[in-house]
This record gives sequence, structure tokens and C-alpha cells, in this order.
Amino acid sequence: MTGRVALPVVHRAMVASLATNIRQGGTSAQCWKYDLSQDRSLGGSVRIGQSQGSFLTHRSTNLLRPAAAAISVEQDDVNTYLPKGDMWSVHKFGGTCMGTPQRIQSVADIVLSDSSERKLVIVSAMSKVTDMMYNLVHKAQSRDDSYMIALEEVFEKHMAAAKDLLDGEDLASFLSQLHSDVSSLRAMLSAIYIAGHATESFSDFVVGHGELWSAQMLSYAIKKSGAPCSWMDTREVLVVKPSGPNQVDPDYLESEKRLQKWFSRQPAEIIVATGFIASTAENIPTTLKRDGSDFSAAIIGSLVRARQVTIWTDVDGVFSADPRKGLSFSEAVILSTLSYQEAWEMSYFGANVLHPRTIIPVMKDNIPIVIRNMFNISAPGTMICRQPANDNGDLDACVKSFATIDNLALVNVEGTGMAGVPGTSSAIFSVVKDVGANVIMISQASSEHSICFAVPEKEVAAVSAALHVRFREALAAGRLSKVEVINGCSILAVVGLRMASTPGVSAMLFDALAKANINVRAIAQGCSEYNITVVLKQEDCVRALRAAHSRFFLSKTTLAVGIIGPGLIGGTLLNQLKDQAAVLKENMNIDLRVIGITGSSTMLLSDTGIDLTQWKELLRKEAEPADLANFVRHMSDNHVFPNKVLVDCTADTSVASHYYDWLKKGIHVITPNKKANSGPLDRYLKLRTLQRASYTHYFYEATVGAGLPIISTLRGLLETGDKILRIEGIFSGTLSYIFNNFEGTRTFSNVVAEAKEAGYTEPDPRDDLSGTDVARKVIILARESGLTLELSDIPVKSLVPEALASCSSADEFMQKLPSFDEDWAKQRSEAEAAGEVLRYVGVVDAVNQKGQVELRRYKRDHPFAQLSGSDNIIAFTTSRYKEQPLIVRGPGAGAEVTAGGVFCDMLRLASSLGAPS
Ligand SMILES: NC(=O)C1=CN([C@@H]2O[C@H](COP(=O)(O)OP(=O)(O)OC[C@H]3O[C@@H](n4cnc5c(N)ncnc54)[C@H](O)[C@@H]3O)[C@@H](O)[C@H]2O)C=CC1
Ligand SMILES: N[C@@H](CC=O)C(=O)O
Ligand code: NA
Repeated sequence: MTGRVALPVVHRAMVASLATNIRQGGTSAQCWKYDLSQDRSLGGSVRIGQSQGSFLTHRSTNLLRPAAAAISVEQDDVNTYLPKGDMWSVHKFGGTCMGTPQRIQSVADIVLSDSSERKLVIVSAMSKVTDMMYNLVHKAQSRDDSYMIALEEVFEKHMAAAKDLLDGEDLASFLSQLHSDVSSLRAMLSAIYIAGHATESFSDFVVGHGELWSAQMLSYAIKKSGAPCSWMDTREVLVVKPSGPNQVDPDYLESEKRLQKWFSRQPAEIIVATGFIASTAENIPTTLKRDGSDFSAAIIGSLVRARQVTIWTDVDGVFSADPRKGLSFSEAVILSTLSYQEAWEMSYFGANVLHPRTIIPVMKDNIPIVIRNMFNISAPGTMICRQPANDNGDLDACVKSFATIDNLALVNVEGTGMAGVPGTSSAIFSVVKDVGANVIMISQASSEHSICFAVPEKEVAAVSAALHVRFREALAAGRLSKVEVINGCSILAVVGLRMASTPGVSAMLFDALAKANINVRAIAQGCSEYNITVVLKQEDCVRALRAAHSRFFLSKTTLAVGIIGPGLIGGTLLNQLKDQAAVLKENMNIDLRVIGITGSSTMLLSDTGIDLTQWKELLRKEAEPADLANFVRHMSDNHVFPNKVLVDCTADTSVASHYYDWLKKGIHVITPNKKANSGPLDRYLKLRTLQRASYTHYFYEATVGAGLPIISTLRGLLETGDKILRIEGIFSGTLSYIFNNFEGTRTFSNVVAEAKEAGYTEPDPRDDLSGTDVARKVIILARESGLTLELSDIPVKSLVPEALASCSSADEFMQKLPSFDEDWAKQRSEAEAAGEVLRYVGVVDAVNQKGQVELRRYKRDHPFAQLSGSDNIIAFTTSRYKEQPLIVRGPGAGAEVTAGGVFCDMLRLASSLGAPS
């Protein structure tokens, strides 16, 4: 048979001559260029010329027809006209992507932004339309005449969408087609109504209109931008044959022939094709059944040997575990790559990947499938391909996903008589088969003394009864000791290529389960290397999933953080964490998740991380009554995160008294609260002994000099063998501020109020003025240096007037303080008269094993007289720093610097846990 085709087999000479003709004739200014180098298909592809020089001005393949019209070829040669290979990219947009006219326009924009030479776009019907169409059929065959109204709704929906999206001639021709299709449907539905029955092909014919309309609308929307685009009714192209209940197989040969024929008539660069629908070899309309449009995309991708098939959807890609089954969306991870087999394995477990059937057509040609989110174009999506590029053999990369199956029962058949007796397992499983139960996993130890297998719980009674009947004699004779049923089981399956052949993977899995205190009832690992399955108690399943998932998918330096005391320092810390979290994650692989915040009256808990942009609001609105024991339990019961830290930002002695227990539970502790380290010596020593014997960390840099590196400097000196002789300085930001500013005519009480306002004071400023806060710091440094002093060993000069020591509140104290201003003014003038200033200092005298805190007068040129603001100055005199002390100076109080010091401790912790430095 002879036919006319657009793009015959040509060679370079022909192209050159065609091009010359056009140039010379200057006719339609169209040309095409033959590019053998690009061709990987049937002996040569035709590439439509890019605009090149003066004579190549149009890329529309439709315009090639006149040039090609003179060439006739045999129809059998038709397969040489469809270019195949890398120039094609295939996109598939599901119903949600096509849900509204705006979305259809976005789809058009995405297609247009793909720079591939040729694009094949498969679309589903607009969202809900397929259901509406099935409903029409259902109503008609049930003789419910409201099908007419329902058909009208379908019509209205598409008319409204088209009016929004299109205009002019495009709109007119779409609407005229829509009108005519709806009239045909009306006739068809009326026939179904009369017959009270719809054949499968009638029903498929009706339902497929959703795709016909959405494809046409998208094609017009793309054409609006001037791009050459045709739409394809895939019933003319895709040929399938039934292969089982609700299942069809593509006829690749016939489909390819038809596609080539179609293409020879309409060789557009962009083709919008209907997903889901197809026809039989006898041209009867049918559908590709479940997940039909994905299947269409994969088949068509294979027919054109596409570079890639992109499935556009509304999620960022394939999740490492189903976020609806135990994990939250923030826990589940989007996988960047998956092998075909992994995707296959995952879909068995109900993961929202592709139906296994969808993978087969592309798998044979190694065409990658990429799942992407059309509502988040910046997300790269998940690529499913033969050998993922990042599969470099490290332990974490071996595991791709986790899945669970609930409502199972284990059957355990046990006995010494089973060993070495051929046919035992065959007998067991033929019994299971006879009762029609589905075996989900099997495990048999090599000693052959027991075989266990999992079946759905609802089938286990029948299985057990049948096994008892079948093995009655063996049980009676003792060859079998028991047929046992363990109800309430779940499966946790771990999927990953090469997992089973990489040492250490199962160790990591079982270690994670052990740490979460989960008992594993049975294990199965096939040789397929894709799956390790463990059976556990159903009630443990979610915990197991989270523990195992976090072990493989979280950064090793993920820290679950509990903040106690969201006051000035705690609150500032939370804000700093909020601002810096993303940077830490990106640059240092440190993932900080605040999973709890507790104040004295309310607490806020989260399993996976509180949204820090609104922690204050959440703490106000969604909090529960504070309960420190529950708060700590929430931390220790969390099995998602491998490392946990409690940050005590209170000034509370009772909170500090729990550090020992927390460290014992394996929870790290960080604090600016001085109470633990300056409290009773025996408790302090016990705490430090525990800390040093365990790998649980305790950091408290901000207890002295706020964010200044005081504790770390001292530790550095001590740990490198230096000997501390004396530590002396101004340790109180509040008192430093007060005496730096208590000058001229200013009153003492005013300056104290300013220090409080600036956030330098303790919650009760009397702790500062009494010298207790400085004494605590002296004790902390003394103990750090190896001295065994109690707070009561430090003589302190209190600045709190005796009469105010018993005030019931800090407010009352502040109100009464002005009555002592005159006394202070007097002390100041005396010092001034001597050319001196007042400074409140602390001393650790390591040589004489004592500490001291007092108000001293210094000459105006003394370094301690040179300070400003809330400056602390700390001088370390040591064996190495004997002539000149090592001095640290800077603001030693205030919200930002103190919270910064606490934050620094958190990073110190992360670094101890292995974060990059
Ligand atoms: N303000 C500063 O410049 C510095 C402060 N620090 C220390 O930081 C800690 C916090 O100080 P600020 O934030 O200024 O005090 P703050 O009074 O503003 O905040 C403390 C918070 O802890 C809460 N809280 C008290 N007892 C609690 C309990 N049992 N459970 C839960 N929450 C409780 C309070 O309600 C308040 O929200 C103190 O230990 C202080 O010594 C350390 C260095 C410098
Ligand atoms: N109130 C303290 C805060 C730091 O510890 C001070 O004033 O230094
Ligand atoms: Na410090």
C-alpha cells in the first residue's frame, strides 16, 4: 500500500539540496535538518531544524508538509518516520494537576519550559471527572434519569474551564467539539438507560471523554503561546489486550505501527495525548485500568525510547516511608533515587510509588521515570532508574524505604520430628493453600526445628485448625511439639538494593530496634537483596518504624531538644535556633529539633519538632499543663531521634537537681543555670563522676561570663596540663553595669533598674546585689579547677541593704531600693575623692584553696576600672601565664550573648556526637 508521509528517510545530500532549494526559492522559509548523530533509533531520525541563519525561520513540523509532499513511500516504511530517542521527553500530568483552568495553564507553562526537542504529554481527565463519568454510566444503567443532569454538570464544568483558559477561535472550536461529544454521550447514555445495561466498552467509551477534553484544552493552551502542538486520541494508537481480571497488556508492535502512522500525519514537536484510554486490536475503546495514565506514559515513553518520563503529581517525590502510617510528613524523607526493583518492592507494600506494571515498559529500555511535584517545581523529585547514581555502597544509601503491614498472625510449627524429613514444609503449605490463606512471609531456621509464617489475622483460625487436623498424628506422637498462633503481629519491611549483601545494614536495623526496646518475633531476608522483613508485636510497629527510619534517614547529628524555662534566655535561644537551624542543617549536617518547651505553668510537646516560627503562639494556644516528669518522659520515650538534650534555662534549684537522672537516662544536659554546679558539693561531685564515666554530655559554659569562653578556656588550660594559681575578675554583668554607670548625679536605684531592664540581672536582682551570683561563679570555677569548696566557704560582701533582704518579692525590693540611694552616693563620693572607682570582684585562690567575693576600690587607671556596659573581665594566672595573666573580657550578661553561649554548647554537643567541624 502506498501512502503519503511527511518525513521520509533522507540523507545529508538530500537535506542539503532541500535547504538550497528553499534558500534559492526563498519560498516558505521552512527547512529541516537531518542529524544522524542524534539518532539512536531506526536508522536515522529527522530533527526539525532550529532557526539557523536566514533561511530557517520556523520550527513547525506542520509546515514541513509542503516540502515533503512530493515524496511518496511504501506504508511499510512508515516506521522510519517517527523519530525516537533522547530528543523525546514524556510528561504525565494526573487529574489533580489538571484540576482547574489555572492548573492547566501551569501545566502548559511546565511543558513549554522543557527544552527537549520533542515532548509527549500524557494527561488524565480533570480531577473528579472520571468519577463523574463512571457515575453517568452507573445512573443510566440503573435507569436513574438524573444522568441527564449529571451530564449537564460535566458539560458545564468543561465549558467553564475552557472559557477561563481559552479564547477566540480556539475556544469556539473546543466548545463546538464539546457540544458534539456531549450530544453523542447523551445518545449513548440514553441507549444504556433503555437497555438498563452497559457493556465494558460502552462504559469505557463514555469514561474516556474526560481525557479527550483535558488533552484538547491543554493542547490549545500550549498552542496559545505559539508553540507547535497537536493532541492525540490515544485510542487511535495504543492497542492493548486483556491479560487478566482488570488488567491489560500493551501490544507494543501494533501500537508502535499506529503511533508512526499517526505521527506521519501530525508530526508536531509537542503532542498532548490522552492518558488512561486505549483500544483493542479490533478498535474497541478500552482503558488501561488502575493507574492507567501512568501506564500510558510509560508505554508511550517506551514506544518513542524517551530520554525520560516525568510523572507530575502533588508530592515532592517518593517518601522513604508512608507518612500516613506512623511517620509524620516531616520525618519521612523524599528519596532522590530509586532503582526499578526498589520501586517495585515498595509498591508491593502500598507505597505511593508507581504501580509495578507501570515500570515494566520503561524498565526494558532503561528509561528513567522521575516523580515530581507540579506545585513545587523547585523540588528535584525522585528518579527511578536502573542503577541510581548515588548508590555508592555506603550503609545508609543501601536502605531506601520502610513499610509496615498490620493485622497479621504468625503461625509457628515446631518439633524435633521435622528436621531432615523431606516434605514437611510442602505439607504445611499445601494445608495453607487449601484453606486459601495468603502467606506473607516465611522463616525457617537451619536447624529445621521450626517453621513460622505470617498470614492475615483473619485467616489464621482456619489455617491453625487445618494444620491441627493435618498433623494430628505427628502432634500426638510428639514428632511435632506445637502448632502455635501468635496474634496481633505486624511486619516491618526494609527495602533497599544490595542491602542484604552489604555488611552492617541489618546490624544497624536491629540495633535501632533494640535501643527502642522492641522485640523481634521473626525475621526473613530473601536472597533477592531487596528486602529484610521483621515480625513484631503490632503495638510496637509504629515505634519500630520510627526508630529504624530515623536510624537510616536522619543525620547522625540530629538532636532532639527540650527547652525548660522559655523566659528571657530560653526565649532568645529559641529565636536564635529558629534563625540558624536551616544554615546548620545545610552547612554542618546538624539537625536541631525542639520537641518540647516547658515553662512553669504550660508545656508544648511534639514528636518531630515544634515550628519555631510560632513557638510563642503555640505555647499559648496549644500547650498543656506543665509537668516536668511528663516532659522528661516525652523526651526519653521518643525513638525517632538518636540524641536528646535538655536545656535548662531556668534559675530553679529543683530543675537542676534532676540533671543526674537525666544524664543517667542518656539525655544530655546543657544549662546557663548555676544551681547544680554551685549547689551541695557531694551532689556536684556525683554529677561530674557520672558525666565523666558516661558518653552523655553536660555543658554549662553560660554559667560564668554568659557567652564568654570562660569554662572552655579553663578546661583547655587544665586538660593540657597547665596549673591554675588564681582566677580573679569581675564576674557579674549586673554589678559591672551598675558600677560602670553609677557616676555623676545618677542614683544607685536607677542604675539597678536599668540593669534589670537590660536583662543582665537574675530573675531576682537581689541574687546579683547580694553577691550570691558572683559567689556561685567563683564556686563553679573553683570546683572546675579541682577545689572542693562549698558556697558557704566563700565570704561574700552583700550590697543588699539589710532592711530589704526580707522583701517578699523582687518588685517590692526594687520599689524600696531608692531609699538607700543616699548611702550609695556617699560611698561613691568617698571613692571619687581618692581617685578610685568601686568594683565588685571575685577571686579563686587556688594556691590557698579558697575563694572570695568583695566590693573593692580600684585606681582609675586599673584595667578593672576601664570596663563598660555589662563587661566581665576574668584574669587567669597559671604556671604558663604567670607574668601576664590570660585575660578574657567582654559583655558577661544579656539575652543575646547568654543564649548564644547556650547555643554554642549545643553545637559543642553536636560536634562531640560527630558533626563536621
Ligand atoms: N540574664 C543573663 O544575662 C544570664 C542568665 N543566666 C542564667 O539563665 C537562666 C535564665 O535566666 P533568665 O532567662 O534571665 O530568667 P527568666 O526569669 O527570664 O526565665 C526563666 C524562665 O524559667 C521559667 N521557670 C522557672 N522555674 C521553672 C520550672 N520549674 N519549670 C519550668 N520553667 C520554669 C520561668 O517561668 C521563666 O520563664 C538563669 O539561671 C540565669 O542565672 C546565665 C547567664 C547570663
Ligand atoms: N545576672 C548575671 C547574669 C549572668 O550570669 C550577671 O549579672 O552576671
Ligand atoms: Na561563659
